[in-house]
Amino acid sequence: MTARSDLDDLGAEEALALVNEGNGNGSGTGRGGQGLGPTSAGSAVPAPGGEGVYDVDADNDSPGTRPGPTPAPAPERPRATPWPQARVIAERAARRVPRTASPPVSVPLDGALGLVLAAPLTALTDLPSFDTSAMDGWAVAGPGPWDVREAGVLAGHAQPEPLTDGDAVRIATGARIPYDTTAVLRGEHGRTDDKGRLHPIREMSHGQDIRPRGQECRSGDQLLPAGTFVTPAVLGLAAAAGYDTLAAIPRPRAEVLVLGDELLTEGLPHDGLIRDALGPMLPPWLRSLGADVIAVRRLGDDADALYEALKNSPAEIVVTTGGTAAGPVDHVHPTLRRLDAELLVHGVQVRPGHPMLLARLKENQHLVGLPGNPLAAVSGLLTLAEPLLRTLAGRAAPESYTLPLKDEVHGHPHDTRLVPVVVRGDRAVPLHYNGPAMLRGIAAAEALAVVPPGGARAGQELELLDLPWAAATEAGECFT
Ligand SMILES: Nc1nc2c(c(=O)[nH]1)N[C@H]1C(S)=C(S)[C@@H](COP(=O)(O)OP(=O)(O)OC[C@H]3O[C@@H](n4cnc5c(N)ncnc54)[C@H](O)[C@@H]3O)O[C@H]1N2
Ligand code: MOO
Repeated sequence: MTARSDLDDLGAEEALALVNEGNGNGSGTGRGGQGLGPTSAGSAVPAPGGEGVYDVDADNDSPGTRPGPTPAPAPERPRATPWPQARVIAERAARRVPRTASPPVSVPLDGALGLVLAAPLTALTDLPSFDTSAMDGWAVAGPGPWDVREAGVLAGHAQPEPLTDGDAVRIATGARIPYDTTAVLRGEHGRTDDKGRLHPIREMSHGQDIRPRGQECRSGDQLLPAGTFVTPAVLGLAAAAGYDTLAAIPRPRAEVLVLGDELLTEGLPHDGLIRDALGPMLPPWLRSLGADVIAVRRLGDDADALYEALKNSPAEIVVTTGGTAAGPVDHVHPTLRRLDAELLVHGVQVRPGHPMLLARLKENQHLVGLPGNPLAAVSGLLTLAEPLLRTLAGRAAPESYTLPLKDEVHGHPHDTRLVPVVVRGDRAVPLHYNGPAMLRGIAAAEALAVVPPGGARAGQELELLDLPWAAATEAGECFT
């Protein structure tokens, strides 16, 4: 049996895309030119760097109907945005949302995992808050041998009696140190003679195994800056430092609208109907990116239902799936025009996923339109939803990193490709089954490799985008 090549897995859609490219339909949205056109507010401004807007008039107002002696040339539609720039535009869109739109919230510790601190974590107490024993053994005063007192000292008890020189008292790890203790002798380092006197069997130093009050921090010290991602360890530190609640940046609310009459929510595909793969996949993925997913709604191919859903959504980010292209039931663009939305990204020079889009619905509300092909939807999720959500949630951008490719990867002539890979040793191994409609590759993957136009040869260093399940800090949060 012949091994399948990466190229084999491009599939018919990709091949078609390459043909379209040759027909001057390179962006797949059929849009060329630099994106000049009226904004939603109606002023004619250039759309820098592909931050294009709807050409509302261009669609409705043919040159022949314009007054004047010479017909104006047909206005050009916005060009698909280069992949790196699309990510920058999405991040910038989130930065433009006024901070007052989502003020910090006070969250009980058990609800704060995965959020970002809105204020520095300042110690509310000294840590430790009293001199404490680091070991089970004896608190001793002065050089041995020592007379051992009868009553011991346990953790959680009130201040014990002070010691006098030559005295020792049994003490537990975490118990308060009696005044005038000079050291703690570990249980395994002491021996009691037949007169009941305690002897050290090891050399010991002054202050040994005593944790002095304030060793880790003093009340008022800054333990962590604002902007810190709340991990399980941060929760532990916050509790130790006296916190019951944390001031955090709220998770942006996300609503998922799954479009398509052909989608089934259970059972086997039949009669041209297929299973909805995105309804189950997107909510946990969006959560891992920082969102609070408030609803997943299946709207079919109903333009009015989409219009109403977008008009009334309380979410800060609405994610639609499917309907981004120009087919008869592709309602996303017409509905955005109906809503007078501002289109920030209209197609991206990336495969799969080039019809993806980003629009501003309101000052504090964006729409990410994911293409219906499932791997294309993943591409849109990581290209547009990730920077948008990450920035709204106050999270830092992940450090970008590169690895050499194990095998050559075929490229698109002009567009970036995102290709599922696993990391084996210090190499990224491209996976097969990476066609736009396939999830088989990504389901086995650890990252997506960013393949530049023209492809990449074996050994070439490529940027990798980690998938959420590859990042240990997020995995616990993401999939619980
Ligand atoms: N004439 C052209 N047609 C298409 C182009 C093009 O450039 N010119 N681009 C193709 C590409 S590439 C993509 S991607 C899709 C994007 O289309 P839509 O976003 O409008 O998506 P749909 O048409 O609704 O669906 C596409 C495909 O995906 C399946 N699908 C949709 N939703 C789901 C879901 N939730 N779970 C599983 N599968 C889903 C749907 O049944 C279709 O097979 O447009 C191409 N066409
Ligand atoms: O190439 Mo499409 O965007 O199927 O993914």
